[in-house]
Amino acid sequence: MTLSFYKYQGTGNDFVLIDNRQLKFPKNDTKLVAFLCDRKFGIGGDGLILLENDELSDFRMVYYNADGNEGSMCGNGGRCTVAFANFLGVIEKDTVFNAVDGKHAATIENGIVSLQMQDVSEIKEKPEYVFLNTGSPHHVQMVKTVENFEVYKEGKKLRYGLYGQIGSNINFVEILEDDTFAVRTYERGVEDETLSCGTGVTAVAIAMHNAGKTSANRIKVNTQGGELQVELCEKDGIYSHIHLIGPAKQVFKGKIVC
Ligand SMILES: N[C@@H](CCC[C@H](N)C(=O)O)C(=O)O
Repeated sequence: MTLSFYKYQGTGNDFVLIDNRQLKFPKNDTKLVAFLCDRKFGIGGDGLILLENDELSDFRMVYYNADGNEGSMCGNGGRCTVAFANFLGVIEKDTVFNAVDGKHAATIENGIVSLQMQDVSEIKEKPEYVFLNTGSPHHVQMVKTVENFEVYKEGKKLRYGLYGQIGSNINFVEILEDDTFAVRTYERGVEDETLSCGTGVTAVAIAMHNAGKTSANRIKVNTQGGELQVELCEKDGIYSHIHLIGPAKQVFKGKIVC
């Protein structure tokens, strides 16, 4: 079989994107997805995304982690899928699309995608960390400096030790300024550090706001792959109107024999 694909990245979180509007892709073939995401034997990517038709919105995004299993919501993947839908002519500037955690509104302008995330009301504050779900589960832990922190070693330990087989994504955060944070993330399903994680960045912004580390409503988060911004509103402990904002780019396209 020969498959046509596109490669996208959003602040260095990279994805194989496939136009599956004809429903030709074998969606239960975990090994095939893992092969396509493999950086040595396949195309390479932190995940794979199918763009499909949807009866209730402009399109549907189906997201797989690099291990080949369908994942929970992917923020950077969502932003890349909006750019892909725009490239394919499925949408213009504004859209509403469906994903695993429900509908998302988004806009794209000059390569910058603003993606609305689901409201967040459950935030577990522990002495050492914060746990919350922004479409995907996230552990947020403060560290003095992220630069020399052993993200892979410590992230892997927590991902399995604290959260078991189901796991969680693990974020290590440093405060840079009143409204600016730096984060490095160990991603479940990739089982490694990625250069950026959109739902992780969203979780960091909410966790920092909820813990009183910032009172800003537009928060900058520096990832290893570039800056993302999160807009949010808080009322009675409920976070709404959450937007994840940043670039999403097509890198190359091709065909692969598999
Ligand atoms: N890179 C993603 C997060 C993807 C979800 C995650 N790996 C999981 O299934 O837990 C993002 O940008 O949000």
